[in-house]
Amino acid sequence: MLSTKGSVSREVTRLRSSAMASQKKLQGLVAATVTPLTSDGKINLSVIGQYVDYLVDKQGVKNVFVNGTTGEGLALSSQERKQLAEEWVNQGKKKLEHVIIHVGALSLPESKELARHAAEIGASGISAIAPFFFKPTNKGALVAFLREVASEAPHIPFYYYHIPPLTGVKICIEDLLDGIKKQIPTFQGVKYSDTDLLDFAQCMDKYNKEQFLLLYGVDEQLLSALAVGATGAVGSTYNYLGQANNMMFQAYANQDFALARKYQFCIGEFLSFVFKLGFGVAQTKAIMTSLSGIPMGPPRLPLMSASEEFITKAKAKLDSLPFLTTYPAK
Ligand SMILES: CC(=O)N[C@@H]([C@@H](O)[C@H](O)[C@H](O)CO)[C@@H](O)CC(=O)C(=O)O
Repeated sequence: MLSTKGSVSREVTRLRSSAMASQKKLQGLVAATVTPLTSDGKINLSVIGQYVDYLVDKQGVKNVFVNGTTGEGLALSSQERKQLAEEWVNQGKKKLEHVIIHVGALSLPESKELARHAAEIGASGISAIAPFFFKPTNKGALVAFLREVASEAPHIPFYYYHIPPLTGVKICIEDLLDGIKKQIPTFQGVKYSDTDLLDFAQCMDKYNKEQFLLLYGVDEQLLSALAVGATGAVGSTYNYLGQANNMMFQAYANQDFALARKYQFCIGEFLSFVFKLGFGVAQTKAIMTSLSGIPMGPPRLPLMSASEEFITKAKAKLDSLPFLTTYPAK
């Protein structure tokens, strides 16, 4: 009896692991989605279907990262995060390839609950930032936290979300990856939102055998990350500059480095312009509303809406760079 039970559960584990292995490999662009809000500040689930179609049909982006920084995940309640996760998974069925849910939170029980929920609803993967009020001060503490979170979703990939400019947690990823699979069996990679390309390159080189996925998260430097071997990227600008970034990926793959640089420089010109005006989640939402026609609404306090002046100037700048928004016919 016991051995039958044991072999059934081994079989279930084997099937689940092979389901994980057979999932299409995550590569290319992943849009860090914004969270649509109504004008009175409630989450607006009614436009997620339209949002999925816009990403797939107009931007050529088939992967999303939900409830992250751009999605104001840490400003949402757990209930809102779960509703958004469910809507993205449901609307993304048969259209999106990967729906990764960010489940990081300041409290471990909350993060575990969100991880469990994401697994139950059929998310393709989960990711978590380091808690940033009481911070882990060393690798052991960080891994212990992440292990507890990841173990709530034992059959889907886990990505550590490294974003030291916002969390203040600066544990070196080259060190973090050493032996991580033994501690977190579902560990798949890192969403790397930092400019430290030395650390990033060391990870690519040193852990080549493990085939970790290092998804780069600083859009204005993506080409540099491709040069050291990145095969995927998560970012806010892929919501509306997906096509241009896909072209850059393609040019790089074709070894047309002059064209790849042209895309990166042009993207850089736009971003450098908006950075000077003041750029963040609120401005990303405003740009998305203006370009996609989908009402993304205001950000949640304490973030403040982008000014009309910002929207006008950003739009005019994009219009002056048609290379970014017009594409050769397929
Ligand atoms: C700090 C920040 O928001 N970084 C963005 C970038 O995409 C960023 O908006 C872009 O590189 C422009 O600076 C992403 O790394 C964040 C992200 O992927 C997320 O929303 O989870």
